[in-house]
Amino acid sequence: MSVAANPASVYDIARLARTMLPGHIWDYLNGGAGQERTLGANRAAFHRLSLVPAVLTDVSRRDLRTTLLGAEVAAPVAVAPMAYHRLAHVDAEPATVRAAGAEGLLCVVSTFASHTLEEIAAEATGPLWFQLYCLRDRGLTKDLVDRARAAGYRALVLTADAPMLGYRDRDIRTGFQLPAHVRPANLAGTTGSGATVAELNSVLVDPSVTWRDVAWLRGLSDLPVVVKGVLRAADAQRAVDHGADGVLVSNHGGRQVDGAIATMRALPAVLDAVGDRCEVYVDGGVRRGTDVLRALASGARAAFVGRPVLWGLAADGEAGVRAVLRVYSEELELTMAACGCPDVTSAGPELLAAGVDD
Ligand SMILES: Cc1cc2nc3c(=O)[nH]c(=O)nc-3n(C[C@H](O)[C@H](O)[C@H](O)COP(=O)(O)O)c2cc1C
Ligand SMILES: O=C(O)C(=O)c1ccccc1
Repeated sequence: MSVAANPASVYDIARLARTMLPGHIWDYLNGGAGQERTLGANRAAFHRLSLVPAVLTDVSRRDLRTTLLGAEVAAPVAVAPMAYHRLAHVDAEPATVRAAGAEGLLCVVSTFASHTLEEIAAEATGPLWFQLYCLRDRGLTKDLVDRARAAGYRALVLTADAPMLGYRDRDIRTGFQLPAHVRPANLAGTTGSGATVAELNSVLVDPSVTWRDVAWLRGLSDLPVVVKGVLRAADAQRAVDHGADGVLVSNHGGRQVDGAIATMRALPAVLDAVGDRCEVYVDGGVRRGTDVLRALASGARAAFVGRPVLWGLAADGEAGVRAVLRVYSEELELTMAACGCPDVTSAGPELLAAGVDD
């Protein structure tokens, strides 16, 4: 199976992915909390931002490169952390990381990866960050940090918006459980089998985490810390006050709080609150190169992509993820050219008008 048959958009790849996966796995990967209002709101918020191109600016050279906490990347698009890539494809995280590296893009690896962080790092040719859930067992949490540092990960991404997994209608209906061959490899020996994903999570993840733990984490190593899942200006401020080097504006892809604000709507207040004291990124519903440009024009340093990466993986393993990532970069480049932006710093608020033309 090859998706090299000219996918125009990530939705072409999604269609193929859907045919490859059992319904309950498709639902787990793609579902959101409750009636999936926030899942839809993330997309709608992009649609509500019209682009206002500048003309006659010389776009004969186009440079999509940027840096993310000092790491050089080919484009301001990155792979968001997602648990259990093996649910999508047997090649799992190693394939995803190879694809991101081949495209020169940053990839964030989940605490709940289905391969060990060391196995995954061995495949990397691009920068990696490690997503951390603060575990009930702080010794184990510290071990993960030490392992991530030793394996060459360049930052820690503390997920703050999932003290417990959200209320997900689809998973309740299907009674979704992990297949026996899919396990959190980094946490080997700590979990029983047969539990639902949410139960498995709650055995391990500490719901009592507070801002004090951010400072604790910052002090555990010399790795920069990104706080993921921030939606309020005051929380972004607190993140910086507790030593964070970056904030990822996220509602967990609409999987945690149904009715939570769309990320692109939350982004401006977060940017106002932190100014240039830390890097600010956004995720949730980034489906096109045009969305990446909207995120940049709004002031985000990069846009992170979740589900479409798993669509690519399910459709065709490493080649499928590469196809997905290429679609973003290619559409971004052509849209930047047509909007008069030769590089990522030339996208600013003048490029945006609120409202939708329909
Ligand atoms: C199947 C799946 C698993 C996820 N697992 C994690 C995780 O382990 N850690 C985490 O911080 N976020 C996790 N997320 C959230 C993503 O990092 C990201 O915030 C979200 O998917 C972005 O939205 P998008 O899927 O609309 O692009 C997961 C998302 C999905 C879809
Ligand atoms: O499903 C998720 O959204 C998620 O974040 C997660 C995290 C750890 C284990 C399983 C799922």
